[in-house]
Amino acid sequence: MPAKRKRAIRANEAKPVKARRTSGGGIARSEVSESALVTARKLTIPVDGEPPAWANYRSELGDTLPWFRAVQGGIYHKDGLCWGVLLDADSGDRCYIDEEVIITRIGGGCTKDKDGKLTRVKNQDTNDTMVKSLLNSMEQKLPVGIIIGQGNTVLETKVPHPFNVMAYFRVSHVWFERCDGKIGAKVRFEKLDLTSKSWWAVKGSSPPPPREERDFKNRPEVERLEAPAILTYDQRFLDYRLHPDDTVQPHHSLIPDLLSTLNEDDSDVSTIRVAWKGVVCPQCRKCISRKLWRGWKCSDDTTPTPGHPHHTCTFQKMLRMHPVPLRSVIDSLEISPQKRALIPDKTVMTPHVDDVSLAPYRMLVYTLPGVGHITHLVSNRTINSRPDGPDIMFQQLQQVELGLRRFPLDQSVVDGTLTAHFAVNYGMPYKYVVSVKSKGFNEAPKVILRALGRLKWATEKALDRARDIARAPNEMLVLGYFEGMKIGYHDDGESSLGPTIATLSLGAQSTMLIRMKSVYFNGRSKNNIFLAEDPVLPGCAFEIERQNLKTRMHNRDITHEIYDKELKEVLKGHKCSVAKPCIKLQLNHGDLVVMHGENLQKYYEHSVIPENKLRFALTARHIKADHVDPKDIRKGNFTLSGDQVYNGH
Ligand SMILES: O=C(O)CCC(=O)C(=O)O
Ligand SMILES: [Fe+2]
Repeated sequence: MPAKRKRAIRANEAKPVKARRTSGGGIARSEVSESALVTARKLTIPVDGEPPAWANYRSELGDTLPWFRAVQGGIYHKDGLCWGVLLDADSGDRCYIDEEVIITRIGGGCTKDKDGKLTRVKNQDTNDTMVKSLLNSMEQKLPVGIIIGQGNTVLETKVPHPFNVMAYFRVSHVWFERCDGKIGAKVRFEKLDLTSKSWWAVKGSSPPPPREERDFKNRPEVERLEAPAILTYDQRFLDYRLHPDDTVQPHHSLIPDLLSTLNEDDSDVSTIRVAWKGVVCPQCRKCISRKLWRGWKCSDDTTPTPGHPHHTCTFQKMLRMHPVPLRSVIDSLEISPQKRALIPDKTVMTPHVDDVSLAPYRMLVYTLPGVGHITHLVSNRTINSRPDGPDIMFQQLQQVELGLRRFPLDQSVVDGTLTAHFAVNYGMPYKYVVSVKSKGFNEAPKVILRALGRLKWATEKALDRARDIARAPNEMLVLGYFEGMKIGYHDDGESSLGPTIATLSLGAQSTMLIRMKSVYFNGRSKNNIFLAEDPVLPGCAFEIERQNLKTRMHNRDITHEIYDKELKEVLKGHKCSVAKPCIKLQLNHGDLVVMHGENLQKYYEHSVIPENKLRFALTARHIKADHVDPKDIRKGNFTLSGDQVYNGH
């Protein structure tokens, strides 16, 4: 008999109360909550083996395991089926784990109480998405992959890594219990393979019982029960096993082998969507996200895991990157379109069109009164195909070693989440959505300086038109996008940056969207904090009412207090919503965009979504010297040689 099943009885022994079968048949009560008992113990008992895959961060699991792509919550469900489950902290009362059986609550409808304990606030029934997905997986005989995190204290042994893949399990029972006045669902899983010993068993414990010693017959029934506050499970409920069934087959392999499926001779293999998923290290079984432009490196943890020794595995896999031709990222027949028509769209701003001033570029100008302007210089085939022009730059950027990599986001729902694009910074250090180390322009490949020449020109031209003085860029952020990558809504910083930001797009077409930030759109933050100074931007929620109040206060018709009171009244009952994009740019190969205005980055945010498998965005800014560590200032110095200076042709 497996050691853990003996332990289940030992838990009762701590305060012995005879287990008895309930009217429902399967579950019995005792005076002792097993989970509480195990929590009190320090988990030091070693496990018998090694997990087939593991991760330091939850995001690495999602990157690597096709059956657990959930960024939040303990259950990954898709297409109405449950594919994977993570057992971490908060498995709920009456959670039970042994070598072959897992009983846990089905998440959702809970909130954390003041002690951080998850409590149910909503009743669950069979209409609950997660409950339904588990019932479907049970019915369709689909095994579920299970991962155990170090946050889980129900299993008695100490699992070796922050997240550990256990095995495939079958869903054997789903039922409902009433706890703290609310009805919640519970699920019982059984390990699919009953023949081999589980790696998480106690080290040195006996092997699993042979088939003939198993109870496959007396299937316990469970029905909806009023769960007593303190319970443990009837031994028969824990001992019973579903009859082995060869038709129960997983849909995915538990441990994917992505590398063996990538044919490095395929020209675009390194930039397709699947190529920036994670791989399981063949040496140490760690889930490795693709952080590097060229491939995967097991011990490349820029963010050490607290309490974990530095990872020293030497595995790395760098792909042979074949240069991706423009032809395969731009669909239109002539590769770069000659001049694109402006597609009328009433939902977004119509620009001012100027085909003369910077010909052969078409200049589209979007003006946000009192805020700033966005100048889009539309390139064309003639410009793109010139010597050292965008067509060549696109090739060169793929041939030089830029040092592009994905960084963990500074702020993300799930720790360790990486940006969905690669980045490298040249010149003065700049902190965008993440902190990126910077290389001096003296280390930059020539193509970067040529791009800088173009961006300097575009900045000057866009500002000439506005009769403004351009400050020369001293920083460049290069972003690289593979298929399916993007940059979500963000601003480019307020205080440390000059007011002008210029971007050169190369490769795949993309859509840039600009929208008002939520706090300015709604007039208050999600936490209900009102703006100290409301700019009342055109198109914001309750624009007329907010403007009226503002005018009355400025004219001293009303006091600050009355303004606050009346504004509260106006916004009462209005739920914060996100602003719709007000400007939409279709960025094509060779196009330049200049955003200008102190308040543009303060009030608005932008996102860019490319449409094909390779795109570069080279963005130059002016970083104010007093925001930079003096020793880094030299990094922003550069001199352009004659061929790197751009004159608009
Ligand atoms: O990809 C782009 O065109 C924009 C990049 C961007 O927004 C940034 O670098 O901050
Ligand atoms: Fe940006």
